[in-house]
Amino acid sequence: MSIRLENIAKHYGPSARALSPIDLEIGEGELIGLLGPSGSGKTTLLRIMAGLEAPDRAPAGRIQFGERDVTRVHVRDRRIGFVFQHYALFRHMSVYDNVAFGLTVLPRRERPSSGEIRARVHRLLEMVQLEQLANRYPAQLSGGQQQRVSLARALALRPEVLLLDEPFGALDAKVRQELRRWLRHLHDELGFTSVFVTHDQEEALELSDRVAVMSNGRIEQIDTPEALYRAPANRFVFEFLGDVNHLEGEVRQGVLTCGEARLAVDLPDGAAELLMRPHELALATAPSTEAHLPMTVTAVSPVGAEVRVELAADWLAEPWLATVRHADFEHLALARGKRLFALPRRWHRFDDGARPAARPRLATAG
Ligand SMILES: Nc1ncnc2c1ncn2[C@@H]1O[C@H](COP(=O)(O)OP(=O)(O)OP(=O)(O)O)[C@@H](O)[C@H]1O
Repeated sequence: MSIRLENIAKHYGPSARALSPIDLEIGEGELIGLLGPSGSGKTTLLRIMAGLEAPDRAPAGRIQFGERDVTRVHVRDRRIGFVFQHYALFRHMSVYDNVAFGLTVLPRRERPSSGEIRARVHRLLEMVQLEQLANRYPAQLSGGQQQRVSLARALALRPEVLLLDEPFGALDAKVRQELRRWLRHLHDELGFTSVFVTHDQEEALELSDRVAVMSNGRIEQIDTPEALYRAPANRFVFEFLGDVNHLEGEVRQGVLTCGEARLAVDLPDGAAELLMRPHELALATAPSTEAHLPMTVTAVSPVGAEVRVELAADWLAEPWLATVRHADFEHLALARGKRLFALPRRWHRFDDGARPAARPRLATAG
C-alpha cells in the first residue's frame, strides 16, 4: 500500500505550529524512518497518517492510501497496525490472547473461524519466536519479548500499513539491535509498508529504505541512508547525521587562519566555516604544506573497530573528534597530553544554514 501526503499541516492552537505543510510519498512496501530532534514533528506526522490526529483544515491537505482518500477516514477504518514505545499489552491476557485479541473482536462477518485464528496466531508467534511463551503473561516477559508480542499483535489483522512510534525506545542497546532485525525481517517477509519514528540516527540509517530527516515541523530531506550521508541537502542534515568538527576562520589569498592554525583552501577572501567528519581527519606528528593545525589529545577511546580521539587547541572553541585505525593509534603512540597535527582529508561547507531546498556547496580539499 503506498501512502501519499499532500499539503498536510498541523497547528495545536493558533501559534503552536507542529507541522508546516508537508508533501510526502511512500512507495508500496517501503520502510521509512522519521528521524529528527525532539519536537520536530515526527510523532505528529505519524499520528496524522494513522488518523489519531486530524490535519489542519486550511490549507486543505490530503492523505491517500493507495488509491483511497483517507483524509477523513476514522483510524478504525484505515487498516493500520500500530506499535508504540510502551508496549500497551493487556496485562491480564496471555501472550496468545494478546495476539489473538484484534481478531476475536472483529464483527462476526469479518472474523476468521476459531481454527483460522488459532493458526494465524501460532504462525505469528512462530515468526517472532515466542511459541514457547504463548501461555505466559506480559509481566513474565522481558522488554524485548513484550515488544515482539506487540509486533505480532499489530500484524495479526494483516495491516497493509504498519506505524511504529519509537518502538524500541525503552529497550537497551543490544535488544534494540535484535528487534531492528526482527522488524526488517517481518517487513520483508510480509510485504507491508512501514513508517517508524525514531530520534536514533543509527537506528534510522540501519533499518530504513529511506529516512525523512525532520526539524521544526518540516522534512529537511528524504533519501536513502547513503544519499543522506554522502549528499546532505543542507547543514542541518549534515550535522544531525553524525559528529562534526568545526573550523571557523578568515580566508586571505587561499589560506584560512584561525589563531595559530592555518589551512590552504580554495575559497574567496572573507570569513569561512568548514565542517569535517571525524573520519575525514588524519593525525600526524608533523604539519603538512597545506595544513598546520596543532592540537593536543585530551581523551582516547580504543574500544570498537576504530579509535576515537578527542583533540583540543587554544584556537578552537569546541574540541574535535577524530577516528583513526588501531594501527595509527599504535604507531602514533596516542595518549592523553600528546601533541600532534590534524590533517583534513576533506571538508564541507554550506552556504546556507537550514533552507530545505538549498543544495550544498560541497567543497573538497586534498
Ligand atoms: N497535543 C499537543 N498540544 C500542543 N502541542 C503539541 C501537542 N503535541 C505535540 N505538540 C507540539 O508539537 C510539536 C511537535 O511535536 P511532536 O510530538 O510531533 O514532535 P516529535 O518530533 O515527535 O518529538 P519527540 O521526539 O520529543 O517525541 C512540538 O513543539 C510539541 O510541543
